[in-house]
Amino acid sequence: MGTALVYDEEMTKYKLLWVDPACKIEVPERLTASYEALVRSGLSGRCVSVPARQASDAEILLVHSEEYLEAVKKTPYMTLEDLKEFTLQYGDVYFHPNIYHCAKLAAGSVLQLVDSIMTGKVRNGIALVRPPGHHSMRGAANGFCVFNNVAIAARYAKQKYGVKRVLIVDWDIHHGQGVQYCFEDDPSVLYFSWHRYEHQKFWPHLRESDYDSVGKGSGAGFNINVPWNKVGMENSDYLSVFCHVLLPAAYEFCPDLVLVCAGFDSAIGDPEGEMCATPDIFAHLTHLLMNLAGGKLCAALEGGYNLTSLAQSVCQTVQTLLGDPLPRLANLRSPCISALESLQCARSAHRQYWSFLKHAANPPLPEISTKPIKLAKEEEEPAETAEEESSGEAKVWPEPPQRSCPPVCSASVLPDDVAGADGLKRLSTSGALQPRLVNKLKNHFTKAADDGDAVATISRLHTLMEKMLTNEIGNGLALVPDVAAATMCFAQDLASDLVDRVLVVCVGNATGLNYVTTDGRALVVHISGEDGEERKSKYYIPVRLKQGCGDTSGFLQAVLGLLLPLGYEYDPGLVLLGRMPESGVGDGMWQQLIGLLRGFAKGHTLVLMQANEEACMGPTASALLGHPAAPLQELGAPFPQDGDALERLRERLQADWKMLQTTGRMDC
Ligand SMILES: NCCCNCCCCCC(=O)CS
Ligand SMILES: [Zn+2]
Repeated sequence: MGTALVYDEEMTKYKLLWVDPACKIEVPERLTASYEALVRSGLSGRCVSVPARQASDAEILLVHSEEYLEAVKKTPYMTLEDLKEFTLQYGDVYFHPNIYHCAKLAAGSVLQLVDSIMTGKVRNGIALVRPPGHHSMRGAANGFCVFNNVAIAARYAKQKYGVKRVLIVDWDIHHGQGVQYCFEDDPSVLYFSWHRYEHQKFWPHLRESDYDSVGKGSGAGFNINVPWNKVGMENSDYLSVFCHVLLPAAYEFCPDLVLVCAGFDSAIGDPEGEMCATPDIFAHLTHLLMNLAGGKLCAALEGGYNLTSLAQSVCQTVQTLLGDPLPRLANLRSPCISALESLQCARSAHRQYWSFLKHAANPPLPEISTKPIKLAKEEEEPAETAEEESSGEAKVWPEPPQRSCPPVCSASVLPDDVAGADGLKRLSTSGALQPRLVNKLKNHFTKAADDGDAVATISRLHTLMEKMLTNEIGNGLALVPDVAAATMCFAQDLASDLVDRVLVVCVGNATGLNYVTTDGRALVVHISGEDGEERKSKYYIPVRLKQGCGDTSGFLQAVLGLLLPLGYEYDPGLVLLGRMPESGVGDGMWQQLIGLLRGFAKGHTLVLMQANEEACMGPTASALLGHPAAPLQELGAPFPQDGDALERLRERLQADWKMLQTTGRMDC
């Protein structure tokens, strides 16, 4: 199933008709720059084009009041003076004779996306729209927004398709207060937003944008705010919040539909956000949401005012929706202290609502000042333009890396063109494997099986990996006589002479995996139901689930809170996933694991399974081919001792692995 793209150039046909420094950046070129970049890159041609349509009154009234709608309806007939007058009653927004028409198209475009996804015409999609929506409220326009496109879409999906739970992820750099107000007492809509806040000194200066606004009444816990109290946040800050706050809550919430307030003013170069996350981060943010709700993801453009980073970010997002391999995120740094404080505050505020946080450390939080904030002088009179305001240095960043299109991946059994001992000889003579290595490999295997098929296995593995690294295939699946032996020998010998770092993930009980690499060429994460060998090296991490790998909520917490951050920090060139016999891991969880691991190493994942596990071949191949994993059933709390042990393990490891940190050193 494909990816829908909704775009209509009619939505470029309104603009600011008078001088207003606060609104100057919201220009029609935002849409044309985004769309033309998709056309130029060939991405628009790979999407299913879905036409825009105007939202009906009834649809707009799902969120807005009649008097507000009636008032906006009058704007097409207003004179310039009337429009200016009309605008004055709202904040940081402007009206135009054609903006009502465009606002109906913007809202209708997102509804068209919801229809295409819910009727199974496409898997996911994006709507390039303006005016944006997430600041508009029931009775008021605000922050360039007229109708709340995404809030209307959430209500529409529930009403028309009986969707039970909607997750709204707002990665725009501003707080979508309109969305928060709409759903704050509604437990069927989980709203997550990060936003530039600077302790309320940044627009829209709302006390309720802070982390302690968790929702009201039965909606308590279903509103997650992560305020950024400093500018300059980077990729590692964003990923940490996804791994340690959003994703665990999202999986526990188990949504039927994911809506994204896809604002790209959170990217580097944007005059509003002043952050430093690069456009390729949106490839990963999108990917990390794509295994929820069976892949039903609907993104709607919100902000984004630097036309270069906006266009690049839109392309990164669309290319991921299409299923292409992700770019590797180079040299992630440790999350900054301010980000860690925000992370810790959000986790603490939600500790009582989410089982994944039940065992989280609970240090006291700093006092939130209740005194009214004193806006800095310039905040009262906006500076001429944001560009002039900043000290003039234009941000520069590297063009996002060219991403390979998905090669045909041999996700079925190994290519059997390299069979038997002669295959290995061919490999060794072809210089692919030095003879000394051949002998080492053979003795690794011979104890596992007789010489013949051990040798065959080795040569097949090597061939598969070579094809992966030349991008001839994306990923692969190998059935081997002895998974533990194959995994270790592959990591130790085959892979490490072909890639600089191999992430080895072992699932299920096994011995002989405590393979110690001091040089860090392999990082082994072993998730099992019994004590792994004890940790001798930074690069061997046994994760023990007392309830075994069949405990999906414990397993998932280990994957989201440990494996993902480790994987991002380690940045492997290849992922090796070994499924030990009788691991007990469920098919759904297994597919989610493969889906998430595909985000590393440009999707180069090699799965090793015991030859007799045919039953698992289908689900594995489907996940390797990029089909969305089946949604997990509602997750209970991880068993107490496991939840507690995982938190303790994370705290122990964070000295070595910075992406595992979740607390700032706040002196309260
Ligand atoms: N009143 C002092 C200047 C504040 N600037 C307001 C900018 C509104 C941004 C809204 C937006 O980007 C939607 S995503
Ligand atoms: Zn914004």
